[in-house]
Amino acid sequence: MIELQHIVKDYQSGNHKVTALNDINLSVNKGEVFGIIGHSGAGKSTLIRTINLLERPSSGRVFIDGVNMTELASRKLQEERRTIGMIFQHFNLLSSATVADNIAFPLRLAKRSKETVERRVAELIGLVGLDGHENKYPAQLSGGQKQRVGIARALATNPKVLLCDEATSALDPQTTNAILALLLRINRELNITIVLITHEMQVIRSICDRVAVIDGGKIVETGPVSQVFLKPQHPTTREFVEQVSGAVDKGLPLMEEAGEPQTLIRITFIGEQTYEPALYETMRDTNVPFVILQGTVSRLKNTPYGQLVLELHGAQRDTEQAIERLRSRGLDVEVIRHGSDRA
Ligand SMILES: Nc1ncnc2c1ncn2[C@@H]1O[C@H](COP(=O)(O)OP(=O)(O)OP(=O)(O)O)[C@@H](O)[C@H]1O
Repeated sequence: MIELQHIVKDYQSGNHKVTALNDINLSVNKGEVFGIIGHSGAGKSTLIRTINLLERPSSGRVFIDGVNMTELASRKLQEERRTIGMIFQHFNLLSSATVADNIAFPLRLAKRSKETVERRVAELIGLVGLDGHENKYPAQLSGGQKQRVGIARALATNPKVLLCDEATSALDPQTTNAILALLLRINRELNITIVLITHEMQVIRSICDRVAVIDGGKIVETGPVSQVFLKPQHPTTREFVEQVSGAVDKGLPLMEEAGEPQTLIRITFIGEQTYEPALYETMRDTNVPFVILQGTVSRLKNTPYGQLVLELHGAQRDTEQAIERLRSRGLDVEVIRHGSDRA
């Protein structure tokens, strides 16, 4: 539904050129929550702002539902933009307008009747959980409440896409979770496609279906969150994954102290596998003693997963058989180190 083709964005900074986006190709499917993660200066804001053409690319094309946004004349572009809502890190509310008037703003711009505006504002206040706050001013609200106003305003004209520009970066962890839960509900109940940018892997892990990692203006990795999270390929992706899971190989120095060159494996369980006793049964049947060096059991959006780093103490033939059996049960087993490699 959103297709970015060969997007390049150059800025002129004094007398030199900064290439903020360097040949970006991305497609976002209808109904998904798509996350873009990157460090400061990677090009995230520029990228998300090219989707609704708040930032016009130097070259390349942006399609929304098959419409080439980059070719539209300004009046038509304005119309199309109403189908794309946007929320911001610092909320961007009108400080001199009440909650209700902030939410009504895009409806009045679109010249909706007074009755339509009143009905829609009341609906949106209920949807985002701001009942009783209609007549307050932004300065009287908490950060989370301000973002709820931002979300209600962005949804006022029934957009098909919601762009979230670091929407939770100014919020504490508890409020962040509440706002992420609201975004997920909006995605599911209203079937609105969400594109968000963030520098926090926690945000990606909680609500995104797919993720793209941006680094130096280029997409360096993209895929389903489970794949990118559990098998990060690019060093930047690994850094982000470590934000939430810790470095998986940190147990290794402990092994050096033990002095025994044993086989070291990482097992990844995902979905229903997480609840099966595959590890216990395999090690019992192959008679391989093991030590758990590191372990995580958590969730990616709705999918449970587990990752364990094990040291296998059996004879090499037995450990190889155990690894084979685990793989035949559908588990992902990565051999971090073969026992014999260091013997
Ligand atoms: N208006 C501008 N003029 C010149 N350079 C710019 C402009 N806007 C952004 N840049 C540069 O483009 C690059 C990408 O910036 P961008 O704001 O998109 O990154 P970001 O990933 O969103 O960073 P942050 O998380 O810090 O906001 C940076 O090098 C930035 O300095």
